[in-house]
Amino acid sequence: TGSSRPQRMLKAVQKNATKGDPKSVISAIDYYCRHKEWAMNVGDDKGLILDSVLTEVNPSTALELGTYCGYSSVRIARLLSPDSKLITIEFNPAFAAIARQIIAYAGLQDKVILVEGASGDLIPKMKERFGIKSFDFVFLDHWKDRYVPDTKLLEDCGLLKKGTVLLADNVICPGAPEYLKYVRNNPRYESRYYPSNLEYTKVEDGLEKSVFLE
Ligand SMILES: O=C(NC/C=C/[C@H]1O[C@@H](Sc2ccncc2)[C@H](O)[C@@H]1O)c1cc([N+](=O)[O-])cc(O)c1O
Ligand SMILES: [Mg+2]
Repeated sequence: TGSSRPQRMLKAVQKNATKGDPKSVISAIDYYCRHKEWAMNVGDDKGLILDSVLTEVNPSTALELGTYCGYSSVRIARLLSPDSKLITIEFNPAFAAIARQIIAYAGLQDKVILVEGASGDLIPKMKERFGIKSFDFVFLDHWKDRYVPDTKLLEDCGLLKKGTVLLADNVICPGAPEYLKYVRNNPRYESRYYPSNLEYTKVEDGLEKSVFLE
């Protein structure tokens, strides 16, 4: 049988990017997905917003829900200070295998802990397994109907602290309406919408940034 889209994305990175150079890995994926084959990476336009929020927060411990091929893992990890870590959770073993290779190609494997499994199962294990007290930054980009339950789970597991920033992808397209309702009418969060466009298209999408207040 033929290759998969993630496998073709990895090939494009190996062909067009420079080993150990995260910026070239990001550009190679963006070029491939814009001109050859669309894929559900956060992309270059929303990626600039992700970069600016990350630079502002400068997290010591970051969490990503939904690794896919590792594009946003590379975007996040490249901006982390030394000794800071990104934990990224991926459900699909085939996607995780590609992501590990793309993260390693960027030379960021020492900053990224990729955990295979479901966020709902793994979030309650974060403290015991990884010695995490709380997260400074969370990027939500997995199944859109998991945004609310996993946010509540992070709260209940005491993994959010005053000032923790949640940044959610796709709140317009494909959309996460329940999540917007949950964080926008909630006294425990200060939310702001960053308008942009769906990766590699002119369709409207954006990121919702929510600061945990309690
Ligand atoms: O569906 C989208 N994303 C779902 C992403 C899902 C990713 O997260 C895990 S699921 C999981 C991971 C961890 N824990 C539990 C489940 C999947 O294996 C995939 O790697 C999406 C769709 C579009 N679009 O235009 O259609 C655009 C986007 O930017 C998107 O993010
Ligand atoms: Mg997305």
